[in-house]
Amino acid sequence: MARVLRVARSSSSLFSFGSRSYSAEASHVSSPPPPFLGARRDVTKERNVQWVFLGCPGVGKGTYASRLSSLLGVPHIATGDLVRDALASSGPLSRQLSEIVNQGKLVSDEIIVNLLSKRLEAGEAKGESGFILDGFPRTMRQAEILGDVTDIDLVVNLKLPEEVLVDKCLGRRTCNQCGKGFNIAHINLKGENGKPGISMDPLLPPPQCMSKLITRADDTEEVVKARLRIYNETSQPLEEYYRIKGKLMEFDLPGGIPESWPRLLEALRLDDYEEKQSAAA
Ligand SMILES: Nc1ncnc2c1ncn2[C@@H]1O[C@H](COP(=O)(O)OP(=O)(O)O)[C@@H](O)[C@H]1O
Repeated sequence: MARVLRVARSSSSLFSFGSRSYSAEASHVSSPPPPFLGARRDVTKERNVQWVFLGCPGVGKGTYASRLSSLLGVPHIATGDLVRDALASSGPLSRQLSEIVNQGKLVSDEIIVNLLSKRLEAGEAKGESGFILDGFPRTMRQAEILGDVTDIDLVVNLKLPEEVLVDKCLGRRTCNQCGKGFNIAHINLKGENGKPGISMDPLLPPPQCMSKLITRADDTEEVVKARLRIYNETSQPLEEYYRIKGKLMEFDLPGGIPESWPRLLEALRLDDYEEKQSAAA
């Protein structure tokens, strides 16, 4: 698959991929709806999946994308991680990014496409195929660029009530040694006005990680609220874009991982995936 995205160096308002180039202005969606492919493909027979995870900050995109990536043997590529890696490096890009990220704003399409392109190139060189993208695309422009370079099979839109998202973000912790993510928030939202309640137990770290937990610099209440606002303004239109293309699978998380994971596998028709894999081997 030709899927390396490039940003033309000659003009900051042009992206290019191979011989194609794009202006930085968004164009209207006009493609007719293709047949829904998604998880209804028999993943044991076809090429590796190329999926996208959408959803508000804190919804759990990283958690479920990472579990599916292990199950399906495809890389989980989170553009937020690419941004954090770039932030951790020294140099002018890091300084530029820290101001944007610490205000909860989106990095420019140009920078993010560049970071993703390098990550895909490095993966291709190592023989990776397929992917689960988490945090990309986040703007219409990014979606169009992605659509021009490759076929996305399925877009999973994870949803949780808005009221729990801030608490979920504020409860996030990462072990700075093993890199695993945890969440110390106890979520217990009562159902009202016909909406079901939701409760989620904390995902606590094992004793060896306890003293090594770190909180993301952009997971403060003020910055999380800014990210949620920006998501609603900038990223929500993507749901409609993929819905029109017949690729969107909406998934309301019923609770924490123990309740949600089996239901998600069922929705993706992957509940018997491991059995199918061993039968096909
Ligand atoms: N596709 C993208 N486009 C623009 N900025 C991005 C993108 N992905 C990540 N970022 C930047 O990295 C930050 C962290 O991203 P992420 O870890 O995905 O956080 P979130 O919890 O908001 O989903 C974002 O707030 C944004 O500044």
